[in-house]
Amino acid sequence: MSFIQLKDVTKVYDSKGVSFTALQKVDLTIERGEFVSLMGPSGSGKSTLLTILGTLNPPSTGKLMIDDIDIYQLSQERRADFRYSYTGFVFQQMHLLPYLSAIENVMLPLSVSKYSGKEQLTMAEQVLDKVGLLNKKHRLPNEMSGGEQQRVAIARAIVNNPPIVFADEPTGSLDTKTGEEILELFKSLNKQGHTIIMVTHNPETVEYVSRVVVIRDGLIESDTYRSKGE
Ligand SMILES: Nc1ncnc2c1ncn2[C@@H]1O[C@H](COP(=O)(O)OP(=O)(O)OP(=O)(O)O)[C@@H](O)[C@H]1O
Repeated sequence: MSFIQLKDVTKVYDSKGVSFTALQKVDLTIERGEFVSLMGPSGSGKSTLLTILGTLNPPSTGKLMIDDIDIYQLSQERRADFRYSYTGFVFQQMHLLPYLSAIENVMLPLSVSKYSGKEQLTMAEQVLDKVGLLNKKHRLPNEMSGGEQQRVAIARAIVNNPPIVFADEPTGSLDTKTGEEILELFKSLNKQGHTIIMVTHNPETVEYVSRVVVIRDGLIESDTYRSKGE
């Protein structure tokens, strides 16, 4: 059984009485350890696909299986529990809380966890170290560069050690060099075992990933594997 299986998924949005088919009968299988980029023109359905895979957006028809669990058959509460333990999210706008320090931002997802305050602090320090920012753990977001803020957001996404990390345009608001550093960081997280699924317009991403899925008009136009470490 594959790790992630999207089967025959269609998504129709209804807006003011007008319906629009954003995904049409999409099948996609992703194994543990893959680093997949979802690419394609604006409006092609990439974010829709990402949010469906990310357990956030129920498809109109079809299903998503992760680790043999039929995700959209779960109650909302159990789906939220699943999301908490299996997934981390990184966005173009980092969504850091401006009045919390880097380490406080990273600790946020742990506030509902079973871990003691001391354990939460240790876990947050470990991931901040992983992203190279332990020495800036007390900085506020506006005291850090865009790339550093994205590193904090990545640390927050992985603090719970989720098997899957979803990213939506994580280099979109960064300059080229900083974007490359962030892609390197994702690559090293992938090597450490996280499956990564990333929506991007950034053509450079192709050099870092193991697979490129191109979406056009709600359909998978191409699906190309690259040899790892290329
Ligand atoms: N909530 C919604 N209601 C109505 N239509 C929507 C909704 N969300 C997305 N759409 C439409 O579905 C299509 C696919 O949108 P989606 O955001 O998945 O595309 P995308 O490939 O991620 O685009 P971009 O690269 O511009 O972010 C678009 O035509 C969009 O307008």
